[in-house]
Amino acid sequence: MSNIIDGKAFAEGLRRRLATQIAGLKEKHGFIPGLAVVLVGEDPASKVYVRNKAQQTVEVGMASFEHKLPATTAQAELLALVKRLNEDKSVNGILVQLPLPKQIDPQAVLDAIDPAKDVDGFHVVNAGRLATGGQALVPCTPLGCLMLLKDRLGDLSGKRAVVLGRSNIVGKPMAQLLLGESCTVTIAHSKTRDLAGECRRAEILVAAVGRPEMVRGDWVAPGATVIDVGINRITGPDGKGKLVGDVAFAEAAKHAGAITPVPGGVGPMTIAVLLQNTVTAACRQHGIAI
Ligand SMILES: Nc1nc(=O)c2c([nH]1)NC[C@@H]1CN(c3ccc(C(=O)N[C@@H](CCC(=O)O)C(=O)O)cc3)C=[N+]21
Ligand SMILES: [Mg+2]
Repeated sequence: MSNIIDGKAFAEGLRRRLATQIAGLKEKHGFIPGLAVVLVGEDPASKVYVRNKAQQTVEVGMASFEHKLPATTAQAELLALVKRLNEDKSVNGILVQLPLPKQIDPQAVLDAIDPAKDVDGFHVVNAGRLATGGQALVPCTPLGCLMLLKDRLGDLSGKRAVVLGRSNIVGKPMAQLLLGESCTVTIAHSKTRDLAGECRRAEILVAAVGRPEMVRGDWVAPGATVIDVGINRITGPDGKGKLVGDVAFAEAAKHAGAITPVPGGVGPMTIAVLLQNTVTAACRQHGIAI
């Protein structure tokens, strides 16, 4: 087995399984899950992600509802749209693309989404359920990372895991998931003393700091499993734009037992898990056990 973890291939497999499940829902229960994605403004990167999400949603057989609002949209208008989507029975999942324009308080918007439709898992109710072992919708990126880890390593019980980054979107839920698998979890961040030393102790290292290639080869213990959540657009030595992670891949790959590339690692998993969360949300809303 190569030491490169192919997230793109894993995501494709997951989408195939979802497509089968969705066909079954349609046949047996007479509905297809629906995902609404809301994009406010013109951020070029966000537009690409939203287009990919909509395309993959349709490919697995679900309904996609895209809402594009101008960058000048008032918070009250966005909240009114969220309310309509909360009440719409054909919408099982709602995602409001982040970041939002400055006039809008993101937390106010996330808190307005019905927790049962919060397929990003960003609502405080879902964060609380994840932290207390309840039936949460779990944030897509960390859940995708966990799937890759379990696929590669099997049982994670007792392993020393270091999560680099403490965001509500990745770092904190990732730590909760690893704790749920009985790992010994350290959350390291910009104020951590001897960051390299902490990382070197990790059997599982998840990097989610948003700093291009910050994790160097000698931060990685021999044989460690490295999950790179970073997606940083930088200008390469040739003057062209390229995508790099939070890990210096070529260096780290020499030490790691297994490592995710960027692109083709965690990114594709994020979208596949979003689709899975939408199926999960739809089944719960219809009282169907999955
Ligand atoms: N409410 C909300 N939920 C999100 O989940 C969310 C968001 N807002 N805002 C933006 C970020 C970013 N994000 C990505 C999803 C897929 C790839 C992805 O598929 N990346 C590919 C290629 C990307 C490329 O080539 O540009 C890869 O890594 O291989 C990347 C980034 C979801 N986000
Ligand atoms: Mg972080």
